[in-house]
Amino acid sequence: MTDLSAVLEATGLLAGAGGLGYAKVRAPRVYWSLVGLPVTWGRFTLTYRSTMDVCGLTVQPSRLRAFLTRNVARREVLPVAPKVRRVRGTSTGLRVTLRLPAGLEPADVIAASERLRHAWGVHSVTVAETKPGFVELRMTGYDVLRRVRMPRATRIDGLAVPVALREDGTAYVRDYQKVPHALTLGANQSGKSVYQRSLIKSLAQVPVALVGIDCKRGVEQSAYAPRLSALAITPDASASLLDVLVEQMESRFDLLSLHGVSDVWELPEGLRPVPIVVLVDEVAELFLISSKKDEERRERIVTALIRLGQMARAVGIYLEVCGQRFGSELGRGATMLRAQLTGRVVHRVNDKQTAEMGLADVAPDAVMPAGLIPAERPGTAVAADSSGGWVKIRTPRTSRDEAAAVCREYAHLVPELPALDPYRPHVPADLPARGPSLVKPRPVTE
Ligand SMILES: Nc1ncnc2c1ncn2[C@@H]1O[C@H](COP(=O)(O)OP(=O)(O)OP(=O)(O)O)[C@@H](O)[C@H]1O
Repeated sequence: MTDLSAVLEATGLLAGAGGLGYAKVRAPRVYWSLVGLPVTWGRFTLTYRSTMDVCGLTVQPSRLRAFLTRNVARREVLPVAPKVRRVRGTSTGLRVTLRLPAGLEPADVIAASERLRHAWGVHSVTVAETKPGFVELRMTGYDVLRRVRMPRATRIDGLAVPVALREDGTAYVRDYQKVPHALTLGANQSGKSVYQRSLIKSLAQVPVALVGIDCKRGVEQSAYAPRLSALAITPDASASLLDVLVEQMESRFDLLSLHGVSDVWELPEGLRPVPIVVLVDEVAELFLISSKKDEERRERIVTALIRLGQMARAVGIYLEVCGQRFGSELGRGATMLRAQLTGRVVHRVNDKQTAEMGLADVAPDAVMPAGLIPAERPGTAVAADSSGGWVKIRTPRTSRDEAAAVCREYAHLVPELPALDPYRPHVPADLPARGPSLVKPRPVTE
């Protein structure tokens, strides 16, 4: 009898262990919630002080504090570690808010993040400064970019739209009010189109005008026609569409000057023109020319793009440019335009120069990780902006049909913009009426 129960027990244990091993590989989220999270939380709680000590994240107490500890509390005087303000478990990891003592700064914690990762046995530790004197340690229990699932609480907030998952398990958000123009680069099959689809899927639900420029005869963007206010699929059409956008920009500046403000978001709600996002697919098609007679058109296109890049932010016109490479080999004006596109998303690239084109001027530290993105992880990219910070992201796998379905569903949000009507792509007649050409305000948050 005892033998039988021992065998059953052992079999049960083995099955349990096997199940856990299986879950760890096949369902890391479930494994993390059942096993990883309690173990890591326990290890963090038990070893916090000593870990901070060995990782060099403690400071000597002030003289007064040392005096009081020694003479009033009659305790040994120990170095001071950051105070734990909050510990929170998530489905991907553990978040810890720390209050830094005088003498420690966020850069010290960032520098120690690799040591903290080893000490607590987690997949990654990233550090974000949440407010002066406070940092959040974002630990992930497993590689969240292996199979992307956006956090459940992700939502669109005005012109801040979620596009991908960051390696710390939070959503990567494209915020047009913070970073108005962006450039997405990557080699063939690196995941640029999927990134654009994910972006369009989110943008389609926002009251903005979407303008497509896709000189590969619209093979990608024509699927989004129901939600597009304009689509150009040839360089000639792109040149005249960009001229119209520059005219729009100028008339919006007239409106700003009439009301004595410098930004559309300062206009009264009822007068604010709808934001326009211009999505340029494969930008090289606009720059490269095959004969001398195309030169004038190229000049028009490049001038219009540079003017939009330099000034259009203030009037709510934003550029989202995508290409395989974007450097001086595209000719005059390319590097000048690139300098205006301060948001950068670089997917896998074929050579170091492409990573440098995309990242060296805004976040030099991001060049190396961009060059290390493996081919078997399409959709993975390094995102950076002119703040110098960067993060590894991966887009959720999004099919063209999925993005097209969202565009059809939100076709009623295509705003009234008569100047763009000649460029409106053909859409089925049974689609609902258009949305308003003015938008509700969103307080600008810094
Ligand atoms: N996030 C992702 N997860 C899984 N697979 C992805 C992801 N992103 C892209 N892929 C896959 O990688 C392949 C290439 O993606 P995509 O078409 O977006 O690349 P691309 O850079 O636009 O290529 P090209 O320049 O050749 O058009 C596709 O088969 C796509 O399904």
